[in-house]
Amino acid sequence: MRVIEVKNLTKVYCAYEGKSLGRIFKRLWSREGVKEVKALDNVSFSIDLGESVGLIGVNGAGKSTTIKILTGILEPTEGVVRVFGNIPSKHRMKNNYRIGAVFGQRTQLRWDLPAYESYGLLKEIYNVDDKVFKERLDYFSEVLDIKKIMHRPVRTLSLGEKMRAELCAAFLHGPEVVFLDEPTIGLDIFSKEALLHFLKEIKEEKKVTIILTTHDLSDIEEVSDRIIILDRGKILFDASKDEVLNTLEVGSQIIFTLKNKEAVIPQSVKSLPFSISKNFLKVDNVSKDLVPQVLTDVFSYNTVLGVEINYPDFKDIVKQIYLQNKDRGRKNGDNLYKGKIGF
Ligand SMILES: Nc1ncnc2c1ncn2[C@@H]1O[C@H](COP(=O)(O)OP(=O)(O)OP(=O)(O)O)[C@@H](O)[C@H]1O
Repeated sequence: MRVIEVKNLTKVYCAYEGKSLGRIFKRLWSREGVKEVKALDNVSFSIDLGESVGLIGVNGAGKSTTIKILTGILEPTEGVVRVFGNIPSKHRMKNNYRIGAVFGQRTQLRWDLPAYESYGLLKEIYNVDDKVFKERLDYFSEVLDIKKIMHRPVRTLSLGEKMRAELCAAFLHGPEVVFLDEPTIGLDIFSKEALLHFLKEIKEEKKVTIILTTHDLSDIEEVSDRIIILDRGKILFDASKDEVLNTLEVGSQIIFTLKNKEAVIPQSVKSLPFSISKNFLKVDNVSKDLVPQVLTDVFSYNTVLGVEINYPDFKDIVKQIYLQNKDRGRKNGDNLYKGKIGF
């Protein structure tokens, strides 16, 4: 079932230059000093129930703007956006019962109160049945390890504790879709792991649709099944994580430790980026098919003491996909890539 539908979405912000009183009055009848920023430019995608999508991109790519439009905080300038068939900015209340949101730098918990009190408030707002509320709170507080800390005023909690308490708040009303905008920002490795573990569990157990924005690709690797890369308001790439991992567009790196002082470079290596330092021969970007050939050739011409093969990890592959597509995307001036990998 399709839960999110975005068609030709464009968002233009008006940024005002200069803050003097004169300029502010002038703006009442003239557009002088008004600068338009196109944060999203003709973006289209859809998301099905139960999908877990990672939205990535460099600073200013348009990730937060997308999330704000999907949650109804902002209105699109052009295009059609539907969440559960509703227009998010017009049916915010209706949609709020079915969505949850976590913004890494904002909180929906009352600062001076224990999170537990805010949970009670959310229960009333969302009209959650007493028994269901208790069951959910027991489950989330256990998985998020907040049983004790949820009774302390939120202002006394550490960043990681606050974020765990925040996640609990976002899930208590049983949302079907949850938006997370940089939830791991500033978290230490243990808090981050706990949070990602929670998201994975909730995704598998409760089949919640998760839309996650982050700068940390390991978050996406852990939680998301699909990746959308945004760049300057356009979609550069949209494919499943499996497709990303199965492309060995980014080759491996092979490092040979040689006994002979003068390395003999076979033809198969000459066609690849390679470097020699002391008795190490480093060969980069070796495609999956070429690995056996390079190994055989280097071994036949040299006395090899050791070999290290570094396969590209998820981060390398995504980085490469971004770099390969960004220039072509800008030249074409359109959403470049959708559906399958094959640059
Ligand atoms: N309220 C605003 N007024 C004017 N311009 C804005 C406003 N909010 C965002 N922008 C601009 O829109 C573009 C997209 O911003 P957005 O916050 O969506 O990017 P992002 O991908 O979330 O970036 P980051 O990773 O830095 O959080 C940027 O150029 C930003 O400067």
